[in-house]
Amino acid sequence: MPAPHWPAPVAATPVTATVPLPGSKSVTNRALLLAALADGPGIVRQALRSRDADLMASALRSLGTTLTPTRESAAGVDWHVTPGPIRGGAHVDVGLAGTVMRFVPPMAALADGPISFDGDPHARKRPMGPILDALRALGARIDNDALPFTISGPLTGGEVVLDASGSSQFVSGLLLTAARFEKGVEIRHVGPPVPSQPHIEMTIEMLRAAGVAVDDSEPDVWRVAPGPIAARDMTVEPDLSNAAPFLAAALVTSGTVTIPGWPLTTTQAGDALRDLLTQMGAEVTRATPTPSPEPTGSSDTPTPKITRSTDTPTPETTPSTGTPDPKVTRFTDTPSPEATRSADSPSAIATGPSPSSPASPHSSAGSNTGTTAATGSGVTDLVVRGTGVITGIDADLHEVGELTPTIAALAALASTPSRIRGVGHLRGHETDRLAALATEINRLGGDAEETEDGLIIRPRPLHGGTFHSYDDHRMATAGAVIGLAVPGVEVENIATTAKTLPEFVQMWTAMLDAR
Ligand SMILES: O=C(O)C1=C[C@@H](OP(=O)(O)O)[C@@H](O)[C@H](O)C1
Ligand SMILES: C=C(OP(=O)(O)O)C(=O)O
Repeated sequence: MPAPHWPAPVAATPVTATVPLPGSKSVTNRALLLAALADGPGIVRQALRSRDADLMASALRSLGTTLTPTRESAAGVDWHVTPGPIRGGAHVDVGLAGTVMRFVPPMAALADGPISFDGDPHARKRPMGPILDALRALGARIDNDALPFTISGPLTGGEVVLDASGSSQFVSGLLLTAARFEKGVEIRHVGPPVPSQPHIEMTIEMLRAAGVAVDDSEPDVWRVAPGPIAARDMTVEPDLSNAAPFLAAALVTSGTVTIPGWPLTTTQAGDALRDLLTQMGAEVTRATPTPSPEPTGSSDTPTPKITRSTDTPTPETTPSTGTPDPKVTRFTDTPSPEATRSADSPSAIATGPSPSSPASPHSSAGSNTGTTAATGSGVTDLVVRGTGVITGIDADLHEVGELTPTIAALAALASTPSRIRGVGHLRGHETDRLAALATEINRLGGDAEETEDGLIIRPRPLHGGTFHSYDDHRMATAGAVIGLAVPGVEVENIATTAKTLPEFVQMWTAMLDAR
């Protein structure tokens, strides 16, 4: 029997909350894969526990990697990862995870036997052709052009041309394993612009941090030299894209939401929220983190503790409109227990304390001191304050497409029209997000229109009703955002938020209760 729909809570008063967020899905799944391909045992600290991250961990285990959880806390799990020979004969369930379906097949092509892949019903509809063709061109044999498929090596690597306009993950997937290909790789993109460049930058940054030589000096061409991938001890940043609905709540309720542990520099797409929410009427500031109590029961409570924001530190910067943050010297790397390595380049992942000292969770301001102690003030609190008005936006979200559902939800509540452009590729995400957003906003009485590459959303009073999630975590949280202001919104399948944030409902409720 399907679970009953979730009555999205209406915010009776402005929210005032500090919301610590678990680790980034994108960083976690790259870190786990790179650790599995590395030249020795490594550690991935404060990794996300969620459906997508668990699917990645299971996939790597089935290919011969040993993953041992050591510390599980509010901030995530610390995985000790020991690479093994890549084993054939396994089956990989990708669920609906783009990072698993696009990142694991290149590694599987190095196995000593065939590996089969399948996933959720909708996963079979997500685009796979370009990366599977590329793997064929590099030497692999694959029996289909979409899920389900079976892949067999050997794969030697070399030069390949592909059209990655459908997903940046085609490029990231090839790059992540490429150093282990006998000939490395040269990827040349030909076609309309590749979306989500920050995610490709995240891939490159993490590869370089692991000592891999990546040449991205020519636009749309990426070269990776063959060589070892260094084992590391790394700490995952909080998921800034998952900050989106919580920060949106500040705008919708004229409240204040603080996210601790916001990196000063990052390749995460969610960092664009600072500018996007400012454009929509918020005041966005960074603030020096102040110590707050450690979360209670953190040894077995997966929910980071949400606190009221009265202890919010004094903002020390001007609103983030337009002015880029000063670049800061970033993290020096901590060698993994059994690997030596050189100094790090700026990384998407903050380097954690040495393996012998426990990592502090980034689930409280206290955690930031733990991270900054090792890295030199790499994070601040991000404070978003709603000003009582939500302004419509005209934005090209090509680079940060995964923020679209939250921005569309805000646009549906805005006082002026919005246009979202550059996100045609969202039709290949967890669902056709453009169709889904237009349908669900209109079902609540709104005025949303699909365009070829985005949405036009005009102000119109909304009413209650069912908001369908289409098994899409970000659709579900978009329904929650609208529900803050519109009585009677019921989100179908809120449990789908487990894809990247299993504690969403508890966190949302705690945010609204924190006063
Ligand atoms: O590499 C990644 O971790 C991701 C890349 C992006 O995919 P697309 O380029 O397919 O949009 C993004 O939307 C997705 O949520 C995560
Ligand atoms: C597009 C997304 O996920 P995936 O990694 O499955 O592509 C997303 O999280 O918005």
